[in-house]
Amino acid sequence: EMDAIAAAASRRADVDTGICPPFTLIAPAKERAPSLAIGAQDCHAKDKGAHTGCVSVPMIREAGATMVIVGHSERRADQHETDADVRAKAQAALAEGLLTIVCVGESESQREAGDAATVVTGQLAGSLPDDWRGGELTVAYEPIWAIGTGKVATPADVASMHAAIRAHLAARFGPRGDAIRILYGGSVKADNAAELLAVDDVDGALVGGASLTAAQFVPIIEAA
Ligand SMILES: O=C(CO)COP(=O)(O)O
Repeated sequence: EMDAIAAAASRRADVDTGICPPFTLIAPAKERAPSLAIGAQDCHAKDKGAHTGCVSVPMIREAGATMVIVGHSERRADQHETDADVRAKAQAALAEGLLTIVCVGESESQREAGDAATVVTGQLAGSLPDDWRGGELTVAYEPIWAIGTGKVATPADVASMHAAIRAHLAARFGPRGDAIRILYGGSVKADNAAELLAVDDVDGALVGGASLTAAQFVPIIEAA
């Protein structure tokens, strides 16, 4: 699968393609596909110290990662990570020069209550560092109800949320905020990728289930 994904990525050199496997597969993935960007699904905020079982940014870099995902909704839920935790991880990763993808997204009940944009901008306010140098900051909007469910946000919902995220980034960071890439994630598949990626301010996709096989992932690369 990695070979076919790497081949598709090199055919589309104009598209930035990366894979974020579990920690134990970072080094083997980099060895197998040296031309592909490899990332981690999480990192610890501290470079060193007594944190048994945790994996630091220098450790994932040493394994071959040039990117990391922080604040995924599953970590916010399962590991009770707060916005402040996510911000500390993002700061650590950016300081080490990693492309750092900070995830935000509302739950189904928050969307039904009409609070989606407030929740997401609140997460951005708390999870993004106020300043950074080194790595590239990227935001991923992942509505929780769309992750792994096959329920995909409509292009109109994605457009309005990405516009709200862009407005927050531009107001907070100025021209630097305009340049931050905003990814959409949540049931992105070969058959909906082109439509979602065509939405204003959708600068890429964070793909879960459909990244597991080349048959599903390569068409997404090609649709980008
Ligand atoms: O959480 C996701 C990526 O991080 C999205 O997962 P799915 O693409 O399987 O919905």
